[in-house]
Amino acid sequence: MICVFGAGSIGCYVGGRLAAAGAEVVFVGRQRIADEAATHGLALTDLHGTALHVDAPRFETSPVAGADLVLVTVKSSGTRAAAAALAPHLEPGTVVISFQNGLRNADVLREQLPQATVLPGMVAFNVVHSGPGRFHQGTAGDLGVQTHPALDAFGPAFASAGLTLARETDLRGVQAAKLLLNLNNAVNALSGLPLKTELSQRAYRRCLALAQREALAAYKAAGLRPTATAGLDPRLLPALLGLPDALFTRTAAKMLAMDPLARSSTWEDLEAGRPTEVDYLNGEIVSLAAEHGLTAHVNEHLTALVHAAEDGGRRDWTGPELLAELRRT
Ligand SMILES: NC(=O)C1=CN([C@@H]2O[C@H](COP(=O)(O)OP(=O)(O)OC[C@H]3O[C@@H](n4cnc5c(N)ncnc54)[C@H](OP(=O)(O)O)[C@@H]3O)[C@@H](O)[C@H]2O)C=CC1
Ligand SMILES: CC(C)(CO)C(=O)C(=O)O
Repeated sequence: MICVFGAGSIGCYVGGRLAAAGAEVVFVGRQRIADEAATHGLALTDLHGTALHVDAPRFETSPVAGADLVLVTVKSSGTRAAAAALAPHLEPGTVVISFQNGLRNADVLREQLPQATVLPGMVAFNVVHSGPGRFHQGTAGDLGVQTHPALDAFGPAFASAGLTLARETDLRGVQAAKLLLNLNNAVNALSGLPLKTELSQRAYRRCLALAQREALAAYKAAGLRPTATAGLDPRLLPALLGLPDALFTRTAAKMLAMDPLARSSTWEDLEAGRPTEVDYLNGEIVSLAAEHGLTAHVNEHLTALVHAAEDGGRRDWTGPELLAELRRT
């Protein structure tokens, strides 16, 4: 049995696809999502035109025993509580994959779940909770996981669900590369725009490039090497983002190959009035930089602006306004 712990956008979508392909899946989540699933089932769509429905997903509000594989899909602030809730229910050797953004979630899980085989994972695509029981994948991409022999048993379930589970030898490097992209979550949420519209504007991309430069300096100091994505050395990203719009659109077509309505998970949090994950994204760069005697003022400022937005502050920054604000830091 596969347990999805934290049935929200990623959990319902990934778990839903596995269930639609015949896997036994138990979703653990909040009552409000359980109610949606009970009334509407799960409707899963993607940018390629896939449309699937899970009529009667098994939903629980606390974990049950008997899972062979657990997918942890809570936001980073919920990882400790997730581990505490799971601990009494996991048999020795249960495989736990953290499908979360940020750099440290698997470490937190491992510390609290010594009986389990905890593996860091990465979700490259975006999913939005687009209506009651509806989850839409708006950007392309795969799932990644730190390779381990225990994964052999689960490969077929992911393959049948049409989900590529890429087994990586250096998932930490993959996570570091993903975090460079997630630094855009704050910019996207502060812009109030769909990802494609936001990333099509040079001023917003320059904001992201400033944040990435600080991250790359912190990674270098920490000896963390972000993995190349789509053949691109991540160290070249800031320069690429700074290109004029017409040139960027041609050179980085892959970055813009997404559903025009796709949004970041940070935008989704603000929209739903929830606290965001910014402390684990831009805030992670601030901490990592500080650990190595560096500063990361742009990421610090983005973190503060997102916190202000959580409290009702601005979410309609134009690109030039945000860039000027960040350059003042
Ligand atoms: N959404 C996306 O497009 C992407 C997200 N990610 C990452 O994936 C992870 C999950 O994100 P996402 O799916 O967007 O998050 P969501 O907030 O949509 O889903 C998490 C769900 O888990 C619930 N939850 C939290 N703690 C518990 C608990 N103890 N028991 C039961 N339910 C709980 C949350 O409820 P509540 O809100 O009430 O706490 C929420 O409904 C994050 O790390 C994110 O950064 C990665 C790639 C893309
Ligand atoms: C897929 C991506 C990068 C989209 O912004 C994401 O990880 C998120 O929204 O958290």
